[in-house]
Amino acid sequence: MNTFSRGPFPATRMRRVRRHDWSRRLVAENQLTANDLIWPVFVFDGIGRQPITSLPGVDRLGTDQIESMAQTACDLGIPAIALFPATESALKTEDAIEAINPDNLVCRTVRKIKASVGDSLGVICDVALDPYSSHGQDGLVHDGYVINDQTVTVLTQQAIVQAEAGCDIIAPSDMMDGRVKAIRIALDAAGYTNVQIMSYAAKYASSFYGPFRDAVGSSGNLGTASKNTYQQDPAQGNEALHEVALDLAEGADTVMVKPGMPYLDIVSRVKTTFGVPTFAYQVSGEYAMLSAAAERGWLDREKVVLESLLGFKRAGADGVLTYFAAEVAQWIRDSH
Ligand SMILES: NCc1[nH]cc(CCC(=O)O)c1CC(=O)O
Ligand SMILES: [Mg+2]
Repeated sequence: MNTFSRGPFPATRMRRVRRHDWSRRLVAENQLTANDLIWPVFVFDGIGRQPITSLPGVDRLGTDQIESMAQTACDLGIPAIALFPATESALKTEDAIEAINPDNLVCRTVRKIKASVGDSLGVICDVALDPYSSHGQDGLVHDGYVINDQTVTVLTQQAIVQAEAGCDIIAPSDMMDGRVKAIRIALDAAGYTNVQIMSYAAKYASSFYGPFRDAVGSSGNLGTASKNTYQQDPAQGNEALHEVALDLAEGADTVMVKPGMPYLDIVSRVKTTFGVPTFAYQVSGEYAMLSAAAERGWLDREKVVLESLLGFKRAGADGVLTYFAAEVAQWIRDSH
């Protein structure tokens, strides 16, 4: 640092390197590319596309849309997608048994993607019971309480049917204790030693998930109930590091923090503490918020979305799950 004084003038002029675009590009510490994006995709058992009111611009995709979506992701250089099924209510039960049906919607979708684009695209599947349960909770409910160990048994079976279908990354989002270890053991025993586990390690009981629950149709099932007895309290910071430490010890390959923007402090602490591949989920409510303001002309959609994603990179995220993924990848491409 230049502290040499030249009378009344500032010795150090921070603005010098900001003067021209070439110089700003030259000193840039962070950069957003398509390689940083994971695209969450909703699917339903039918034909065509279904709009989701609280996620304007995001559609549920029917079975005839899957191959073209996968091809789009590949063409845009997006490394991976995350699949979420909107299960018909007739298939939702108290015990969420459809979750372990090897021929359920998610498994059929994974097979279709793998048959069309193979290893050009990573496929991530959520492990949790909420898309399949009549109560909308992520686990089995007994006397009004989500029971841990019995749920973990079902989750391991869910992970196995997804791996069998060709899923590359199992992503437990349920927040049960000990599920990463149980899933790793089950995957290895079934011969899926190379299937990764991306743990939703620090997942908060957030009100930003509302539109997602509309998208998978679980909000009606959940009603006014909360997930506060298993997802983390937003007041907690250190507890997130404890959660991540446990999941890494249990065999998680990569970890995730969720939601994103209100939790960038957690992303930063996880990355600096553990130095492992760290992902953040810019969740449905964050998408809805930015989209709504842009729709009203209050914010510039492209500029605020790119700025928000660069913020994740600066905080230390190696990648971001975002509903803006395809649009952003296209913007990045168009800017070259
Ligand atoms: N366990 C399911 C799951 N996986 C991802 C999200 C939320 C994603 C989003 O809001 O975009 C949720 C919802 C929840 O926990 O209630
Ligand atoms: Mg945990």
